[in-house]
Amino acid sequence: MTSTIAGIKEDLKREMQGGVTVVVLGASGDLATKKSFPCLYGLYKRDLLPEKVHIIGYARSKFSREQFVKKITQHIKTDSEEDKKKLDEFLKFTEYISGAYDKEEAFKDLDKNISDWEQKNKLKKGQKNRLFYMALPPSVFLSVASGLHNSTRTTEGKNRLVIEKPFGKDLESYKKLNSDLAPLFDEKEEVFRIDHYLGKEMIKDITTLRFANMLFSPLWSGYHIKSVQITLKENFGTEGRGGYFDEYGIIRDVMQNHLLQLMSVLAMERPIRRDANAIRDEKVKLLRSVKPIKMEDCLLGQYTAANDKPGYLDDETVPKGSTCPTFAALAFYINNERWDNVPFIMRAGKAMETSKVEVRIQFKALPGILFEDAPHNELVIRVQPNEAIYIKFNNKSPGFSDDCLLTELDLTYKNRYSNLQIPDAYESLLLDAMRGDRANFVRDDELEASWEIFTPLLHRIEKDKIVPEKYPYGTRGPAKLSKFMDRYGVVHTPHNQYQWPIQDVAEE
Ligand SMILES: NC(=O)C1=CN([C@@H]2O[C@H](COP(=O)(O)OP(=O)(O)OC[C@H]3O[C@@H](n4cnc5c(N)ncnc54)[C@H](OP(=O)(O)O)[C@@H]3O)[C@@H](O)[C@H]2O)C=CC1
Ligand SMILES: O=C1O[C@H](COP(=O)(O)O)[C@@H](O)[C@H](O)[C@H]1O
Repeated sequence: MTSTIAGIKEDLKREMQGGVTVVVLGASGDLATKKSFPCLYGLYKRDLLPEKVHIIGYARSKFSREQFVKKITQHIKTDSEEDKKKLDEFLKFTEYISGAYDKEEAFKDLDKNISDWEQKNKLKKGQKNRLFYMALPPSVFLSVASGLHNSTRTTEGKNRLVIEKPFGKDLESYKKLNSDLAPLFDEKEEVFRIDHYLGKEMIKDITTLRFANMLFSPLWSGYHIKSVQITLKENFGTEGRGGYFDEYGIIRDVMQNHLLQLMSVLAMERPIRRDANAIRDEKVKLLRSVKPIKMEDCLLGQYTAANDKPGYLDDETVPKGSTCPTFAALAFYINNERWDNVPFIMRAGKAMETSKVEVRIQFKALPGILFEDAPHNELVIRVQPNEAIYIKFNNKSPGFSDDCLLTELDLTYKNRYSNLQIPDAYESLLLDAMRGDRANFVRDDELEASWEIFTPLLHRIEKDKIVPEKYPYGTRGPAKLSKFMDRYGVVHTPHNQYQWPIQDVAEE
């Protein structure tokens, strides 16, 4: 796999040979509307789809052509006449089919529609590729995969099945889902389990940051690092998704998948190559070294009404008295030489004071007495919003003073890179699925290892009916959070010692 634009186009040509039908199943839903169609349009706009392309939205809902077009274009921005022209072209090869998820006839009709298009457009063997994107609730994954397998897969090109999370609810259900899917689509060639965090620019950058800089390699271990925080905050509640969310909770929603993936890239050993299997081998090794989480290393929360916003339990789709956590803080320990005794503290929450995703690597205190009160160094990777990497470090205060001043080396992307165009994570992953690059898709053994870490804790929470601590909508989480963080030695730099991003030196 190559990663220059020319190389990417070559990969795409080799894999798809200039032809593909993409079927978005669950086309009437939230994900399809907000991400799948806008990202397919984004790829078309950047000339990153095969020359002969056909896009089908498939779901049970009945839509007229106008309703469908309105739905899928509502999140597409067209800033120029050129964009509008591109969108019109895109819509010409994009259509909607209403059909069931559990009827063979419906999948046969879908197959006929695709075959007719292939014939009409004179696609040759090798160009008749089919990418099935399951933007669907997990309850229908299996019946849809089975319908596609029996009636819609091609024998004259490649089949790719892209599956959304969640992949199961615990180790046992994951294994069952996987073994049921295994005879339908081939794990090595056809299955692409998407975790869109692996498509985010800053998460993809971690491998480069760690392994392309001599600067960081020697520091990347418990010899120098005191703690690692991985945080995902959202300043909105489960609004409208309470029904889904209550069955899963925050740990299954974003921690067992997105944040654990982030942690594995951050903590894995150097892969022997940059290809998909070498990277995933290292991630699996790392995940297998993570100790199961203990109940005492877990703090759960649930938001209540505040600041004119409803509480979690006010959502009509949430069962009365639900104890589903909407916030969790978890501390992990990795049982290997590099990370012995270094806490990895993962935090995620809905209805918080802000929205952001970041990694904060806190270094140990300085040895010796020369600058004994100097604050700890920190390396921060801000995944979103406003991508940045910055290092908090100590500098002489500029001017007459020789005080030690906490400041930063700041790589804020929008300040540093001109013509910055960061593709949406889904755009990048859909392209990878077409060009056959699996590095940022989740392998079956990774998932098994990840469920092994989380299942004992999840079962304990459910069996003991642990009641989450309440926190008001729009805050940092439960009041017990500060004490929880203190237990792992996390150091909070007082605000008067540190300003970001601009520092007023005269007032220091
Ligand atoms: N939304 C998001 O931001 C994200 C979602 N995901 C994952 O993507 C997948 C799709 O998510 P999302 O689009 O939010 O889901 P939706 O709830 O919007 O469902 C998608 C479509 O599936 C059909 N559907 C819904 N419920 C059922 C049901 N009980 N039985 C059969 N069909 C049903 C509906 O289409 P119709 O009735 O027309 O057939 C619906 O439009 C999920 O696995 C989710 O976890 C992952 C990351 C982010
Ligand atoms: O998978 C999910 O992710 C989103 C967060 O994704 P982001 O790209 O917006 O950071 C989360 O809101 C949702 O609950 C979860 O299902």
